[in-house]
Amino acid sequence: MWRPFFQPYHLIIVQDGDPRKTITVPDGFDYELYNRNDINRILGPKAACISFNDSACRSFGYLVSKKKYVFTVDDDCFVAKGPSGKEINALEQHIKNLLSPSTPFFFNTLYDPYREGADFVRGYPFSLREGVPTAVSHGLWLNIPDYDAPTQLVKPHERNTRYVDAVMTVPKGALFPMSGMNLAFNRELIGPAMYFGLMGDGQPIRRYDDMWAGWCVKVICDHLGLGVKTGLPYIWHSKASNPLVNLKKEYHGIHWQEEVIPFFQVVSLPKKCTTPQECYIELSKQVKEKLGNVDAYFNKLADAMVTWIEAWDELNPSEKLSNVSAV
Ligand SMILES: O=c1ccn([C@@H]2O[C@H](COP(=O)(O)OP(=O)(O)O[C@H]3O[C@@H](CO)[C@H](O)[C@H]3O)[C@@H](O)[C@H]2O)c(=O)[nH]1
Ligand SMILES: [Mn+2]
Repeated sequence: MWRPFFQPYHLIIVQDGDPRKTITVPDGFDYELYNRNDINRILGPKAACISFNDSACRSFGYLVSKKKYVFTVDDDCFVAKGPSGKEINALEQHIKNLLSPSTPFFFNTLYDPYREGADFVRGYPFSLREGVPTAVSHGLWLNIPDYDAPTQLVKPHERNTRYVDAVMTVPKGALFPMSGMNLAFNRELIGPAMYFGLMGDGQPIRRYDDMWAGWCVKVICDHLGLGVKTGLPYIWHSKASNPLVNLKKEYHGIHWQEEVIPFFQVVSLPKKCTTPQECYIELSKQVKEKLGNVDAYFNKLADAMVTWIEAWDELNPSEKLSNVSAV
């Protein structure tokens, strides 16, 4: 299903789990395939910051990509159809979102003002109409919505059938639950902050990898004056993961986040932090300082954030970035 949309781009496939398993990629794609042996060979001891047996492993693909724009999608997500029955080109919509400005400083009630057939509404300050560069495009999902385990348990048959034809900027100062299921970003603007936190084997928490990345990314985008959009495009999420398994994975995250969110809500980064790397290192210090008392895990996560940036800078010396890759 994805071939017409993925073929023009460079694929980075991150294979989780047993590296002895071979994944066969259909012909006709320009791709790189990495398994755990490759990750260990390339990163050496720094590989410890890349999760194992968890969807967070995908951030390795962000590390090695040489492209300016990255799209990441789960392996049970397929091409959705819009209300007209036409297949949705998710990559085209994500690129449109990333190439047009965001409006984090003042909410436009007619949604995306840069979209064909829309504009800024009366009362919108002209001084703000230029907008800011867009760093993240967060897409949504038809069929199985990305719910947490408790919600999945009480609503096992709920399906998302509502196609909302809108793209909105997440306002400055507001956090949001970033799902890694259908996500694109400008790697140059925000790649170093897009670390999917340390989860999976050996860790006390899972299914908060993308959430952690989203909170870090949003406070850094707010600090650097960059935009985050959510809405179109939709993908078709084909299967629900097991809610009881998910409950075990999420359990600590569900109560920890009641202390983690207030931390992110008041985070302030010093003016001297002008790059995503500098912001991320500063954030890791504050995570250690202010969340270390929630659980020792956050000290480990703060250290992994530093290792991630060290790996990022090692693999991405000031090299030229070209255009798009899908991870
Ligand atoms: O050990 C693993 C488990 C999973 N993956 C890959 O991760 C994504 C999501 O897995 P799945 O579709 O089974 O789970 P969902 O509940 O639908 O996913 C949501 O939770 C987030 C995971 O934290 C995810 O971003 C959301 O979509 C798939 O691509 C699996 O292949 C893995 O690599 N290793
Ligand atoms: Mn899924």
